[in-house]
Amino acid sequence: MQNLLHIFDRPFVESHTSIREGEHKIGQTIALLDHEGDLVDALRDCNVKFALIFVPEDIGVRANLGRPGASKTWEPALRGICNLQDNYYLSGAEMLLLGALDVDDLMNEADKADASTPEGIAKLRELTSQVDDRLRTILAQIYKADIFPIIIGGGHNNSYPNLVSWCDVHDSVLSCINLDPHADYRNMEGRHSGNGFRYAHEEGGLDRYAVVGLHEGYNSRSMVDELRHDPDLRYSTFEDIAVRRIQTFEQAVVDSLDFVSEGPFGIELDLDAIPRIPVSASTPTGFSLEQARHYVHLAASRPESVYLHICEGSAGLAEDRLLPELSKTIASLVADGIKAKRNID
Ligand SMILES: N=CN[C@@H](CCC(=O)O)C(=O)O
Repeated sequence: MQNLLHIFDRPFVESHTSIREGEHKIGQTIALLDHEGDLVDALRDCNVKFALIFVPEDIGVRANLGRPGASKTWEPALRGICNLQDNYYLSGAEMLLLGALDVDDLMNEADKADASTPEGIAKLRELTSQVDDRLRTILAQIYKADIFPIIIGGGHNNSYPNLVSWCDVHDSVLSCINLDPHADYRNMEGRHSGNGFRYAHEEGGLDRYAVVGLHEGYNSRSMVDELRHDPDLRYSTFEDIAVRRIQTFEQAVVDSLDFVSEGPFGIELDLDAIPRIPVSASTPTGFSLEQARHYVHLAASRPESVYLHICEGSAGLAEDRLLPELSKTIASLVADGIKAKRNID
C-alpha cells in the first residue's frame, strides 16, 4: 500500500521549514508515518485526528482541456504548512503529514499525450481514472483509521476518489459542499477535472451536492438545467451573492450546509473561487480569501464533515513572487479547517 505513496521523512520536511532558535514550527512537530506494514495500523498508531496528503498531478486538468501547473502546488503548500508556528492555536502533534500520492509514472505518460488530439485526450482521461484508483485506495485506508483527510491537489478530478472511497469502507454515502465558480458536473465522457461530482453521483457515491458561488457565465445550459432539476443538487450563484446581493455569502453557505449535513459530507474548495492567486482557471472576480476561510471554518465546524479538499492551485502557472502567497493561502485554509474541526469533536 505504502508503495502508492511518497512518504515524507523529517529531514525532507525540515528542508521545507525555516527553523529559528527558540521557536517551534509545524514542520518540526507534525507527526510523520514512521513504520511500514499495514497502513491502517500505522495510521492508527500515529494517534492523530488529521492526515495531510498531497496529490501532485494535473492530468485531470489537462484531460479537461485546462492549463497544466497544479502538479507543482504540493511543494509551496508543504512549505506554507511547515512554516506555521506550533503554538496555542495549532499543534503539529494533532496532525500527520502522510506525504504525496505517487503518480510519477502517470505524469510521465501524460507528458507524452497531445491534448490537442482526440487520442491524446482519451489517453489523459484514462490516466485520470488511474489517479482515481490510487487516491481511492489510500483514502479508504485513512477513513478506515477514522482520520480526517486533508487532500491538497492537484485537479478537481480528485473530488471523485475523495467521495467514492468513503463508500468503500462505510455503509453510508457522502454528500458534498463545494465553493467553486464551476459545478464540475460535466458529461461522463471519460474522467477529468470537470466531471468528478457527476461520476460520483451517477455511480451512487455522492448523495446531495451543493455548489456555492457558481459563476453564471461559466457553466453550460445543460449543466445548470441538471442542477436545477435534480432534487439532490443545489447551487447559489456568485452574482446573486456578490453582484445582485439577494443573499449574503454566509446565508448561501449555511443553507448549503443545512442541505448536505443530514449525514456525513465532504468539504471541497476550488481555489479558482478566489481571484488573484495562481490557479488552473483564473478569474478576475470572486470571493475574498477571508470569505473562503470563513467557508472552511463554517463547513468544518459541522460534526458531519469528514474531509477537506483544496485543489486547482497552480504553482506551475505562478510567477515567483506569487508562490509565497499560494503557500500561505493553502496553509491558512488547512489551519482553519483543523481548528474548526478540532473544536467540535
Ligand atoms: N475544475 C475545473 N473545471 C472547470 C474548468 C474551466 C476552465 O478550465 O476554464 C470546468 O470544467 O468548467
